[in-house]
Amino acid sequence: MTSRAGHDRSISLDAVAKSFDVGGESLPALAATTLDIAPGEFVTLAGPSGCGKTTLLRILAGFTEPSSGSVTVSGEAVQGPGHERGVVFQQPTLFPWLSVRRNVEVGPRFQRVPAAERRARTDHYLEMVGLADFADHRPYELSGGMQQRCQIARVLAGDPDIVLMDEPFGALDALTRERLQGELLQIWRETGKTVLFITHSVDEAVYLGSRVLVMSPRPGRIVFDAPARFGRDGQSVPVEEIRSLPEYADLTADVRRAIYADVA
Ligand SMILES: Nc1ncnc2c1ncn2[C@@H]1O[C@H](COP(=O)(O)OP(=O)(O)OP(=O)(O)O)[C@@H](O)[C@H]1O
Repeated sequence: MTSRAGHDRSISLDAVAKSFDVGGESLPALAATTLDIAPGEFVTLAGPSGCGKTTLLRILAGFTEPSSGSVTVSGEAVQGPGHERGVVFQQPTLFPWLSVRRNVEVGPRFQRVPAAERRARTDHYLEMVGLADFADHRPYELSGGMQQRCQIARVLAGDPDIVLMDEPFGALDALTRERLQGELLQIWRETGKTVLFITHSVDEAVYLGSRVLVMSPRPGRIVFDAPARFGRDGQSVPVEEIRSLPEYADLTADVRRAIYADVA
């Protein structure tokens, strides 16, 4: 499946800062942050709890307005949410009155994708997340992990140019998580989507990202930014051997140091 051709998939933050008013006090959640993400990058973002990762993602998604600075996505200033940006939240967000299939079909229906293609696309993603047998169930009949997989299928079926994912695999069992990591990487390779992926797992950040960012708290800021291109760029490293590469271990150690520097 290909993403809509000709769309600019870049993300640009220029001195973007965010403070929240809490009890009459202005608390800085995100310090002035400047960041450029090129079209087709798979950026993973790690950092301790409360360092501002979700705030950054919500600003890009158009759900939170920055206190200052400017945000450009797909070449346009962000004014609010947009269909070219698909957002996977930490908690599953599904329409409770729709079946699993109808939930996944929401994007293609909105885009007026012809029925046959819509069905094929929906079947593909239901299969991918292991919910083909639950297509006619309602969300309340699913476990939390299954609801999360349904949310992931729904966002990917909308074929957004930019995918913003907030700890999407955090609630999944290890096997499902590994399988979906592989599927996501494959979709990314095939479509050239731009991905921003928040995770608490250092291994997941290094394994998935073509670029790894680490944030530190009080106030939230990016303290580490490095490329991670194992088995990519024409290197013929089998997937199962990527984690054994010395460079993989080195980057993992660097990311861990960046995260724990502040905690220590
Ligand atoms: N709506 C809000 N009102 C007040 N404070 C907020 C709000 N949203 C976030 N914050 C504060 O901003 C800071 C950053 O929160 P954020 O959710 O972005 O962190 P995070 O890195 O995503 O954390 P986690 O990994 O636990 O999800 C925290 O101190 C949080 O309490």
